[in-house]
Amino acid sequence: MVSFSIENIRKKYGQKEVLKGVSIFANHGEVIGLIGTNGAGKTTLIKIIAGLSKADAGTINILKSCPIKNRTLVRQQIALVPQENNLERECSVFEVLYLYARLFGVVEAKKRVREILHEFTMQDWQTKKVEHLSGGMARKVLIARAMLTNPKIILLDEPSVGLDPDVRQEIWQMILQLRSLGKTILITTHYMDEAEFLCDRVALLKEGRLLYMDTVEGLKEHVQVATEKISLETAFLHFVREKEKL
Ligand SMILES: Nc1ncnc2c1ncn2[C@@H]1O[C@H](COP(=O)(O)OP(=O)(O)OP(=O)(O)O)[C@@H](O)[C@H]1O
Repeated sequence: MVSFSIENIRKKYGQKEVLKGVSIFANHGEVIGLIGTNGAGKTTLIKIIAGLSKADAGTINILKSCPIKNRTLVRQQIALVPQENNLERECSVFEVLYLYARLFGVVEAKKRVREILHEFTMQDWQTKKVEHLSGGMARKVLIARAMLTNPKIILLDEPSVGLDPDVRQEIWQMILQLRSLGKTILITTHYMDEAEFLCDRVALLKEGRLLYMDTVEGLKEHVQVATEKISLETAFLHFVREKEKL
């Protein structure tokens, strides 16, 4: 069953068309990877799906609703984990989570914050100020914050960028934890190992166009020559460079 779908999405910034008719869908509980070259339009697309930016054309269905027409429902069912740390620096971890929970009308907000802190074993951090968190800790709090409303769909914009390998693994485990809860997940990433480890299917975007969408294995097989095994990175480069030659 389809969790969300977008069809023929177009978006211009000034004269520049950054999304040129992109269509993708995700089934319930699926983890989709959005990979692509720099400036391909991944963040723009993820913001449109989250309802934070408006497409110029195309249709969006989030749990059978349009995010523009049914803002409230979609706001509670979809959460975006941004690339940047936009947590209030002066607040403690408990305070930022509580603030967000209140903002989103979570019932019994304090109880929910405690539940989330427990779920992600962050109880020891609750009195820590955001400005004293490491990059990895802040990223985890951002993911935990997204879970406060118990959304069905979670969008993660480059969730492990700039983190050391150890913390990356912890973020991956957190994402697997979300997956085990049946969440539909969309991740933008430049890391092919991340896409390979976490994603059921990957969508490959270049200059605002979807080049290919398939399972990681399907994508590799498409490029593979005879029995030679290739990596997702090689498949990615093949697609990106092949189009350049056209
Ligand atoms: N608010 C904006 N105003 C004008 N141009 C923008 C704006 N946001 C993004 N762009 C441009 O749109 C294009 C797509 O940007 P976007 O951030 O969506 O790409 P991306 O695939 O996420 O890139 P990266 O992998 O480098 O993060 C880029 O050329 C970018 O400069």
